[in-house]
Amino acid sequence: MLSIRSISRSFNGHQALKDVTFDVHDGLMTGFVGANGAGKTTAMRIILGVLTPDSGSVEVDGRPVTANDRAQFGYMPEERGLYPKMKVLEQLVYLGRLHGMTGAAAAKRADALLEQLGLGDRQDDTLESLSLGNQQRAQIAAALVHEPTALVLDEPFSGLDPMAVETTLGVLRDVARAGAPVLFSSHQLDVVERLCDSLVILAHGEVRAAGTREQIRAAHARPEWILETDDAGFVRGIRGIEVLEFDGGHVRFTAPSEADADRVLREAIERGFVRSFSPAIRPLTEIFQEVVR
Ligand SMILES: Nc1ncnc2c1ncn2[C@@H]1O[C@H](COP(=O)(O)OP(=O)(O)OP(=O)(O)O)[C@@H](O)[C@H]1O
Repeated sequence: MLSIRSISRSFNGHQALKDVTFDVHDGLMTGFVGANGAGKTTAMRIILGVLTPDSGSVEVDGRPVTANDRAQFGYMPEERGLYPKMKVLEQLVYLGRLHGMTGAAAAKRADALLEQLGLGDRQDDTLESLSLGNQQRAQIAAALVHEPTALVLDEPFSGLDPMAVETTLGVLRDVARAGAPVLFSSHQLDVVERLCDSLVILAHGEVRAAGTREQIRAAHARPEWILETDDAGFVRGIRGIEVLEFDGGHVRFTAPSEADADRVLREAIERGFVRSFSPAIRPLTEIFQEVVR
């Protein structure tokens, strides 16, 4: 387990991280979300030892992280880090060897990763000759080639098409399944909602929410329903009902009790055809907006 303990860090008097504490559990994909400038990259750099904190510590399995631990981490930095003019496979093997792998082991792993990430036929092309999305896949392969004990990825899904997101997700899940903690930042909340097991929400340098998706949902839960009918406009006029989403025949609303929700259903039936009526789960995007406010 990777633990970030009470980390604070300022740049020229501006506090980028304020007493930040969270855990990245082994075997779980932890999504790290927050608006621009929230402090995600700063926290990731501190985990990797690229930046030092003003106070606080990074721990691995309850003890202070060492240079040796960090050498075994996989990191995809915001500024990326591969050589544009070097061939893809060649650089992955080079990186693997820097991490102490034999040339043969590095080549085998790199080959398998590139195949998995859909770059099997581009191994001998230079990085700069690839499309941006494919360069991104190569960067992900670079973070994984040495079979890292922990994985920290800054925006790994940005610029990837939906198919590539799925492929990359499969590869990252394999790393998590092998027991490593995986932390990835993302602005794509829909992607995070689907992909992560656990979540850390940062705003203005502070952790505003952390836990599994279910824990965060439960902490911000409220009873909601979705009604699909011919014309759902009447729901907006019912006292005590708050409409959260409305589009013609579709309405998502919150009500103080089940009895109030039943009133909505009864009125819908009286007015005409009801396609469906069911409890709804609050989207993470809404919880996010609420906690970062
Ligand atoms: N090297 C630096 N020098 C000065 N200020 C910095 C430096 N690095 C980060 N900051 C500041 O710290 C704050 C947090 O930045 P950080 O890059 O960590 O945020 P972020 O959540 O990763 O944002 P984004 O989603 O835009 O990448 C910002 O106000 C930023 O300007």
